[in-house]
Amino acid sequence: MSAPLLEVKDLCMRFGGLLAVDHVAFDVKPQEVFAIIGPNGAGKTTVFNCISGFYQPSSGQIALQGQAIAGYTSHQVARQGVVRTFQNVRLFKGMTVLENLLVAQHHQSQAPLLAGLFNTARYRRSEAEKIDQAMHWLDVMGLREFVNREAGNLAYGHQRRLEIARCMITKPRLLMLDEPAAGLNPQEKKDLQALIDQLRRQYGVTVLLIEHDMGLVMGVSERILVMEYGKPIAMGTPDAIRNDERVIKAYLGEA
Ligand SMILES: Nc1ncnc2c1ncn2[C@@H]1O[C@H](COP(=O)(O)OP(=O)(O)OP(=O)(O)O)[C@@H](O)[C@H]1O
Repeated sequence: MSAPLLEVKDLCMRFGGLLAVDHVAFDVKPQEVFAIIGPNGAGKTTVFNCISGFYQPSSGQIALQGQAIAGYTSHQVARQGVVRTFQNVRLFKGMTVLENLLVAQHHQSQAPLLAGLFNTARYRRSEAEKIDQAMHWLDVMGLREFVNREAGNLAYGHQRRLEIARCMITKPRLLMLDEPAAGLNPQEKKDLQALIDQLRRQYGVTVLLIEHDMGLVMGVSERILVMEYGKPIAMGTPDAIRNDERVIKAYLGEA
């Protein structure tokens, strides 16, 4: 069995009197698609915010390939190859689609600053490579025809795909998707499922997913963690989760 890419142990996050994340533990294996589900307010996004450095956890451990990252800032976490999307799409809406993908590669620049100032051959090569990468990801996402469109003018489903492209162009180890199917129509949801599969198989990325759309979760995930009121209540394969009594009760309520 391969060592986990991500390990979360005993994670707690307290907001005043509310224990929003209450001793959550799970691990994600390389190239796995792992989903966190649960009713509204269960603490799923708070777990995401702790892993991605937006919150400093109250206690617990988070490790990426054995390296402790709990307490890192969001920039430090991103530099470790952990990238995420948000429930509400966050793009540079006044920039073009291409510019959004160029900005995302900013930190990967191989050429030093002065090379840019003097427009050296090395700098031009590096810029050309970034454009090639951007075009590659626009092809994967089916967005090439919108390359010069302002990101804010794209259809909502296309904005969501551009956000995923912006993550993938940084060659992440862990891609975290927060409700990627929200606001998508049935065909777009099907396409999203195929895309997540493709990203894992073809690009070897590991995916951590929060999602309310059960069709997508059950279709794409290898394992699922269920949370309720901050606590983990079940973990297992889609089939096991579908038939778990605590999970059914959490979703349907007591009869
Ligand atoms: N910054 C914060 N300050 C205070 N309380 C917070 C904060 N962030 C989240 N909470 C609370 O923590 C609990 C868990 O919220 P969280 O957003 O993690 O749930 P969720 O499972 O992602 O819900 P949803 O599916 O609706 O997005 C909620 O009661 C929420 O109000």
